[in-house]
Amino acid sequence: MAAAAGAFSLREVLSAFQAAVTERREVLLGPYLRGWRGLVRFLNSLGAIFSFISKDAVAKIQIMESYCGGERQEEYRTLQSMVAYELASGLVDIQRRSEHPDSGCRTLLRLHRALRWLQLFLEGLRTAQEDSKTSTICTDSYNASLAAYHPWVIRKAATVAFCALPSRNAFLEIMNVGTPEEAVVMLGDALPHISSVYGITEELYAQHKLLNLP
Ligand SMILES: CCCCCCCCCCCCC/C=C/[C@@H](O)[C@H](COP(=O)(O)O)NC(=O)CCCCCCCCCCCCCCC
Repeated sequence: MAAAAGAFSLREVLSAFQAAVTERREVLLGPYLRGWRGLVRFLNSLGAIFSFISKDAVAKIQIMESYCGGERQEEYRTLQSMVAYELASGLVDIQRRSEHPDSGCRTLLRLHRALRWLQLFLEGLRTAQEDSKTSTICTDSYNASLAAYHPWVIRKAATVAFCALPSRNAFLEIMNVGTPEEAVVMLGDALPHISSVYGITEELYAQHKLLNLP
């Protein structure tokens, strides 16, 4: 059942990640960032308690969009071309943040780490029992991913915000993709593409030793 006409559709958002992977397993930054824009819009609909999260995500998406729409935009068509260009041109701070504090490589890495959280969270939602709590699923996936990169105070603020999340089935309803059963099917369709984007990025960053950029 399609989402109500004109309503915000998470289905389209998640399908952006499918469009991001080319047959040559490149990651197109245009669809990647469109996917993130849609995720942040959904996050904003969950309430102001999450605004400290969406503010940071928007700031990083905007940095990437400025590269993708800037004078060297052809270098930022794909993740692969971005990494090659920034490394070849010495535009990445490898050891500590100095002349290039907001390189595409380090900005994208932060979104990449959050994509791992999303993958775990959506998988948790998909497979959880009906009476599970979204806050528990969210906390568990956060602790298994992003938490490792955040200081104590952010981890505390995040877990407090998660308590505002509704029950698992209520959350599946506000995803506005139909009944909870239809939402579970949609998540099953979307997850392999999110995993594929994550896997390609992780492999590329590992290959170039970029997984710990400051
Ligand atoms: C559904 C509830 C949403 C839970 C979101 C879980 C992620 C929580 C992240 C909390 C960190 C927020 C503050 C950011 C701190 C930054 O220091 C930190 C590091 O960057 P820096 O090195 O430049 O400082 N930033 C980050 O790690 C990037 C965080 C980006 C998080 C984006 C999360 C978007 C979530 C979209 C939710 C959509 C749910 C879809 C469900 C079907």
